[in-house]
Amino acid sequence: MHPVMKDIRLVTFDLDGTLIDSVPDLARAVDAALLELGLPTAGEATVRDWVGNGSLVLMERALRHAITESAPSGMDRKSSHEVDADLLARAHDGFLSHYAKDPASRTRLYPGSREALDGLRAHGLPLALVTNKPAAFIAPILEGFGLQDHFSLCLGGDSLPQKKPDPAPLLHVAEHFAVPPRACLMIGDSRHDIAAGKAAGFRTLAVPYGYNHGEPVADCGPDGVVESLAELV
Ligand SMILES: O=C(O)COP(=O)(O)O
Ligand SMILES: [Mg+2]
Repeated sequence: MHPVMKDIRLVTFDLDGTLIDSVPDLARAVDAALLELGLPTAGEATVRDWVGNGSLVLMERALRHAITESAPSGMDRKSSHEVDADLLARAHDGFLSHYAKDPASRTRLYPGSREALDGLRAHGLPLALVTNKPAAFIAPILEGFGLQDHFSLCLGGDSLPQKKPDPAPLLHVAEHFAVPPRACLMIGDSRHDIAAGKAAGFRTLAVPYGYNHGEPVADCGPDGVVESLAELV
């Protein structure tokens, strides 16, 4: 076991950018929604920097980018960044329906994810999943990888009124399993995971390969960083 696991009795994972590289499918749904609105598409490399705050913020970022791209040159850049609420609602609905049709065909588990989940379960540790992704997508994705039975509790970004970086979802998990936060570990790829973990009183572990808006996640002060989740077990 990795030293960060000492005395840990419950492990909570982030999903996107930590266990799975979901950007190929997210980007396809984002681009399909933009196309329907007659807006320029973004592409996978750009969408990679927008993931981690849930689907509404994802589409807000996509619209800001698309509106700026399609603004006539010389147009005031500030006003071109304002996103109309109706347009955002339509773009978000479009994203949700495209993503629901195909949430996982190009999504991949990162090397080490399965080994870590299997190994931790074999040690008898309860596992939870806390993602900012809408909860409806969690089961279809986990089922696609045969991982649905590994998690005793899964929360999405819309499961509670608050989402990461708010500590509420993590505190909910700790209470659900009646484990004190200091004996819980949060593992994630972004500053929101580490901030939520610290605010909840969890120990925190970061992976450096996910989506953290170009900033090294080690700078957020996690208790540890692992290159691969396989190092956990
Ligand atoms: O923003 C998302 O939709 C996914 O975020 P996650 O990294 O919390 O799984
Ligand atoms: Mg993440």
